[in-house]
Amino acid sequence: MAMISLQAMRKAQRAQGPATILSVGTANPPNLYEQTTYPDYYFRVTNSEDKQELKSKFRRMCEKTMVKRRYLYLTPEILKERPKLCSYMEPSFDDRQDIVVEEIPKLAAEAAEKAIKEWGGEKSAITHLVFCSISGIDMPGADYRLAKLLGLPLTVNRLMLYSQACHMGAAMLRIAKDIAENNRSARVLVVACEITVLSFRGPDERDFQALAGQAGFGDGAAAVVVGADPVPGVERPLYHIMSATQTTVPESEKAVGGHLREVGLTFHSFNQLPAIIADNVGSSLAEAFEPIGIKDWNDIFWVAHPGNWAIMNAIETKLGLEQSKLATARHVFSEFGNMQSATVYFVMDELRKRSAAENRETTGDGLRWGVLFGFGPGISIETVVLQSVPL
Ligand SMILES: CC(C)(COP(=O)(O)OP(=O)(O)OC[C@H]1O[C@@H](n2cnc3c(N)ncnc32)[C@H](O)[C@@H]1OP(=O)(O)O)[C@@H](O)C(=O)NCCC(=O)NCCSC(=O)CC(=O)O
Repeated sequence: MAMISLQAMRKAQRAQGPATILSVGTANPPNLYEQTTYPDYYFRVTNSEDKQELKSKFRRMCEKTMVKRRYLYLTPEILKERPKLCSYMEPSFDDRQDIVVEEIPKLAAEAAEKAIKEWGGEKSAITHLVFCSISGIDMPGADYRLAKLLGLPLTVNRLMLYSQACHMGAAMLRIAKDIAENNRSARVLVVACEITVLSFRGPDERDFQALAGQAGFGDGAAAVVVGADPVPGVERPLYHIMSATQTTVPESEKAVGGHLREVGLTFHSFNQLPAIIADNVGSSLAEAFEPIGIKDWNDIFWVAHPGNWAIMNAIETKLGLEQSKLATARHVFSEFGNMQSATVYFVMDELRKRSAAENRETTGDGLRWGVLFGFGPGISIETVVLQSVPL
């Protein structure tokens, strides 16, 4: 009997071309909160009207974020039913968990349905599901619930990533690239969903970090479909994923992070966070673009996770970027706030829509090569090199 060689078998199992992003979908909860009126709302619903001085400080912080509006799952009605969420530090984990276990898969499904629709394939052709959320730890997990809500085949290969943060949008592209390129015909549904129900809490004058979180984070979900060797005329590529790497900045684990406790999720970040990130992105860029021969970071398009305004200012200054480079990231941040892992896909969605609306030659603002950056606890820096496609 003729035996197929190991090499031929491996070749047959693998894709030929690079992993490619084939669609993007986004979703937000229906409740829109304007940043100008948010301090009044926040101090009212948390029964903190007696803290007028702190409210004035929170107003200044809200202005400083440069966020204009955010979508948030929580409403006064929900908070009335679950008053522990409005306290500063009451044990409230069960109340929070009741919400996120149900709601994370639902919002994720909304974004995923949009991504699947744009992709145009059958749900039965989705071979892998990679899903990340800070919230919703449960067994079976949010990935199982999402697969059920979407009606994905029971053979779908699921991977659930809980309790990570902002860098995961980029990190999941790294994971999806490995899956798509190593499994011929794989179609990977990648989903990020973040709602701030674990970290919402009332104000306390001694806790600036908690207050800063209330000012800057927003709720949103996003999904992309990734696959190699797109079917010509049927699947329409948006970006090719040419490389993807993670690096961890040494001795920086305290710079940004969180702790999941009985009181929900607490967040902290150093004031030096912008400088630490800005000091470290240059070497990641140099390494990633060395094989391509690009050294000027204004020659590429940018899809950056907009952690906060100061982080973007610091990166822009350090690398001498033209203001247009982070304009899309700033736009998304100002319209939605920091939606953690989902944010970078919103930036990608905005960039490809803008490129089309402005009649650019490519999905990358007219440029061929670009970077997608994720930053998160670690400090973890995810550097994804994208190649745009002609429009
Ligand atoms: C709230 C902020 C706008 C504050 O910005 P700045 O610190 O640049 O502004 P600023 O220096 O003018 O300060 C505004 C007010 O806050 C006070 N203030 C600033 N830092 C403080 C600190 N460490 N402790 C106590 N008070 C502080 C100032 O005194 C001032 O008060 P006064 O007005 O009384 O003088 C910002 O921190 C922000 O956008 N936070 C959003 C949440 C966040 O940090 N996200 C990080 C995401 S990291 C990420 O994306 C990765 C990840 O999450 O993994």
